[in-house]
Amino acid sequence: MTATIIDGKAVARLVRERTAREVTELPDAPGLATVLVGDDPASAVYVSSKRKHCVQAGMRDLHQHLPGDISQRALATTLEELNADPRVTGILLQLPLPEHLDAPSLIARIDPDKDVDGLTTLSAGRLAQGAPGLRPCTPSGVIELLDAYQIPIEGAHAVVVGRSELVGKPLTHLLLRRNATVTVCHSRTRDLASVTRQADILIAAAGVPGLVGPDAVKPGATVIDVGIHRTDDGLRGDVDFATVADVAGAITPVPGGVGPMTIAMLLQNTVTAAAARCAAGRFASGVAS
Ligand SMILES: Nc1nc(=O)c2c([nH]1)NC[C@@H]1CN(c3ccc(C(=O)N[C@@H](CCC(=O)O)C(=O)O)cc3)C=[N+]21
Repeated sequence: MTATIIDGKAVARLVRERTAREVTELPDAPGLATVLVGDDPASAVYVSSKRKHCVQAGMRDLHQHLPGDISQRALATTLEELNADPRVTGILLQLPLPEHLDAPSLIARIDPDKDVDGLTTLSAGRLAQGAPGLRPCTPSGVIELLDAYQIPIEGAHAVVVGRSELVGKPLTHLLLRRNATVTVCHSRTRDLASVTRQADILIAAAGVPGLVGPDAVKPGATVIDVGIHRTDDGLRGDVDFATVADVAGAITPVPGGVGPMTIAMLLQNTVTAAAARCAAGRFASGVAS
């Protein structure tokens, strides 16, 4: 293996330490409201990890665990209450939701200034137009990783495989802002490998286990694996790590790559949201208008 292993756990730790320092500079502790609906085991694990790191960073854990059969209306009401609660600076509605609920219309209820997942339409529009706002956590974690390893983005050809609202699209905008030349591939792309082989920075975010093999990678390229799949052999990504690591110049592992960054950036967003509230004169104590 020749590639540098990009250590997401280590970079995430640095981001969390930075975030914890920023918390101490605020007049009041930010509060993160994680909203978990039902008892999906994977979601429960992710949410408990978010809550643990939230407390470790000196923020308030304002978790809400709601029954899996909650109505659309009741969940919407809960979100409105969190919007109105001055202690809550960030709201994270854990996805996926149970099937009877309509996720997009619920996400639309979240106050964009508390949208620490960066998933509301306003946050997406702000990102697309380069206006200040909260950015989705996984894409900003990818940028943070590239920066931590001093991988040049400006002028590089970045190929994003996947066009999801959660990762592919926002990451495309973040890379464009940093002056990359960006190509977006998806399930209808013809001869995917011929496109991905042009990438200086290859981002695999298609949700297909092992999609990217060694033939799809230019020697020396940086490969970022956003995929996460639970298999009988443990966690796997969209990249066939064992073979691609012989071709790539740098590569993220799964686990220990992008995953830990997602949580670190959530905490960072919660501080960013709190600082913006503070600058707007709306302190968590609710005394200022
Ligand atoms: N509203 C919402 N926002 C999210 O950001 C969100 C979500 N819903 N639903 C689920 C996905 C998934 N996600 C991950 C977070 C951390 C790891 C992570 O820490 N992964 C570890 C391994 C942890 C494990 O063992 O599963 C790693 O890759 O090293 C992975 C995936 C956030 N998501």
